[in-house]
Amino acid sequence: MRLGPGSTERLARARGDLRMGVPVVVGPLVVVAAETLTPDRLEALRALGGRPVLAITARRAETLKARPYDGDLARLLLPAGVGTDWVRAVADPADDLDKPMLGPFASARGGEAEPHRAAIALAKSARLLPAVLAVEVTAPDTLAGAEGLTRVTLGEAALARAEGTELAEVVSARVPLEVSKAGRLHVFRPADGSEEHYAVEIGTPPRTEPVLARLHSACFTGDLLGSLKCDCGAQLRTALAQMGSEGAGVLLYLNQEGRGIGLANKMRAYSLQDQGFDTVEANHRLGFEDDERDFRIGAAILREMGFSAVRLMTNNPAKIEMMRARGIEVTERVPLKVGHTPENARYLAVKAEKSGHLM
Ligand SMILES: Nc1nc2c(ncn2[C@@H]2O[C@H](COP(=O)(O)OP(=O)(O)OP(=O)(O)O)[C@@H](O)[C@H]2O)c(=O)[nH]1
Ligand SMILES: [Zn+2]
Repeated sequence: MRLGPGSTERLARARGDLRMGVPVVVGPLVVVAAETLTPDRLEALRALGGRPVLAITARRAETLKARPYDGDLARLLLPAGVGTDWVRAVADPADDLDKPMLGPFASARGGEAEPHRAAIALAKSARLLPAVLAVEVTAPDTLAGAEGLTRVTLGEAALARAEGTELAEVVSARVPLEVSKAGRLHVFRPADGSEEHYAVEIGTPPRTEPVLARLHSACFTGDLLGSLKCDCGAQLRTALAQMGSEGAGVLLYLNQEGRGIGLANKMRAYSLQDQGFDTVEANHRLGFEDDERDFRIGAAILREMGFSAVRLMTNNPAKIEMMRARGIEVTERVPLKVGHTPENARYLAVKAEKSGHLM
């Protein structure tokens, strides 16, 4: 019997804390997200006595010409006397061109980088910039207890990443739609406290046959605002319309805005795109990979609904691979070539060149 939070719940709390600028304890480190660091917290971190390091991904380090001695990440030693402005400028590429960060940056070598890796993964899952200020302490448990900080072990963080999360259906209700009177919206809630995802079921597709399916990643700008920078809104409406005309289908609306980096970071990427970088380069400059989505979620929802085979509406071969790897049979790829505009021609061309999308 236990009344207090278990490991999954503490991880969820840690994400919330990082978003608010509250330090969390990850393994032996006290960690604050670079993006939400305040001068007060920086001072308190310095007072802990250890040398603070700013951990960033190798992607971000490449732009800054800093040495990533730890493979996929770099631990920059915080120069004495710098403030939160320095930390933010390293983490956020907004001013890279106007006010370039001048190195050289001193990177930590040797020692353990795994705690920093776990902390960056946590910042990413909190939809923050992937950069964290970290100080190693000798008695993390005692400190966490005394200061009321959320503490997660490295094992807990690694296990959560490896296993993904379970999802449970909370509720479903009938929603008559323009494309079909027989619409039903299902809401799925992840056990790890992250965003809910939705499934729009059209008609009553038999679970014994491949279902016409779309895994749609949230795009606030495209889906809701009618942005011309991408093809998402048109794809969403076309997919639903085809399901309506066939009388059956399932559209998963996955809350993985911006290919999993969140809307704030996607808007940061859009700013960089206005400076001349393409969609992939912009993600890299921010410190992200091209695509940070977790496709295990889509497969888990399909399975939860009783589907094991799909006719998948997509132009993205990686989605097909990912479904197959997760045990969902893809019997057919149904192309979804709509929503091409002069404004998104370059974006779609880059997706074809760099991400293997079929045009
Ligand atoms: N980071 C980032 N995300 C973007 C950008 N433009 C659109 N997106 C996001 O990209 C995702 C597009 O998702 P989908 O249309 O489901 O996926 P896809 O990989 O293009 O594959 P298909 O549409 O199935 O062919 C959405 O989450 C959008 O918010 C961009 O420039 N940068
Ligand atoms: Zn879009």
